[in-house]
Amino acid sequence: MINHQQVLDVLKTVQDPFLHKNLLETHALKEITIEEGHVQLMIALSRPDRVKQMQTQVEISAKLKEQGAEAVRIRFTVLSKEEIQRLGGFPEKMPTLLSPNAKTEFIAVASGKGGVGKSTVSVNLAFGLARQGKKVGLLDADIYGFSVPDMMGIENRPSVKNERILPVERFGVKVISMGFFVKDNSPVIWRGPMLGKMLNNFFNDVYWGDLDYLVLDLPPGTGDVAMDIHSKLPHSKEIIVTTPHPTAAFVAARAGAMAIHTQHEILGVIENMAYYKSRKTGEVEYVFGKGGGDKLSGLLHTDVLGRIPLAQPQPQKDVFAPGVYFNDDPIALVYNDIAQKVIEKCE
Ligand SMILES: Nc1ncnc2c1ncn2[C@@H]1O[C@H](COP(=O)(O)OP(=O)(O)OP(=O)(O)O)[C@@H](O)[C@H]1O
Repeated sequence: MINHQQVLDVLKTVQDPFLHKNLLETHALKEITIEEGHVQLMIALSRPDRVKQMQTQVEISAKLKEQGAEAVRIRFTVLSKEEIQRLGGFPEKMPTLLSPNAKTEFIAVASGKGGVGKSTVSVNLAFGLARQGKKVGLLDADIYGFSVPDMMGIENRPSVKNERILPVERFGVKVISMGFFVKDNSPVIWRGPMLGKMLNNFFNDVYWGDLDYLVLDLPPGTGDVAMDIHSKLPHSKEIIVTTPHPTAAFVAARAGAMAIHTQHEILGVIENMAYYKSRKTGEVEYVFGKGGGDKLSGLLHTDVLGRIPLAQPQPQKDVFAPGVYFNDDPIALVYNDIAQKVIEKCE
């Protein structure tokens, strides 16, 4: 048969939904009677919220029944202002990236089509910024083609604290990807309102902490999904990635037009796979043509922030992150230079 102490032990495991303290700490138990397994309680929560009362009732009842209670009846009341004050008041809401005083700069990375290296650029730009001493987050908003976790060799998943999602931290960069929330690499079919809701969750429910920059890897192209995401992003600055072939610039210019249409300032252009430099002879070859970056920057009236050569990242001894150019890689220097330009332009 259940006793008084068991009830107290259960209340210790149930939280006041607004104070984030357990019901024993908040002195929530105002009345208690136990008669032959029938438990009657009066519980005071910090706010008279019907939904939270119901959720609390269900949780307490289930736990008490597990302890042997035959029937549970709970009435609710509200803690007084003085009681709440004595408990330190309501905790301040954790700030979100969209809070009015948040100082995080959003840098969205876009491309006219897939496969030009947009995700590679997003990942390595994030590291470039982090190497300049900035606090950086990376949001893989390439909803349908998320590849950031694989590129960074991330195997763990975000954790949850105080009902907020904590991003996965990898080499000092905080990462959230759609890939963390789908099972077995299954395709994502969210559109329109669902997509907007999910993006909002990424901004509001993820505890990013105090970030200087959030780099966003956008879906490629200028179709519906890319447009949806563009229009749902808050004030952000955009970087457009292109390959060096002059015709590629026309395709990429459409992504630029979309940025302008959604009132996002264009920070500049990155020409990826710009040339191949032989590690043996130092000879340079323009494998994919020449001039795409200049053409695109001319069309969009902006600058070329950098030209990244064609080369796979050098594999590291102790870490697996196949898409990351680490410090000892000459391409990391190119990204450092781009990161510095981005910082200058933002400041
Ligand atoms: N400078 C580079 N040198 C060599 N390989 C590169 C370079 N940039 C990207 N790649 C490779 O090209 C492939 C496509 O890159 P990535 O996934 O970054 O492109 P993407 O534009 O994001 O594509 P999608 O939008 O379709 O996901 C990857 O295998 C990547 O490793």
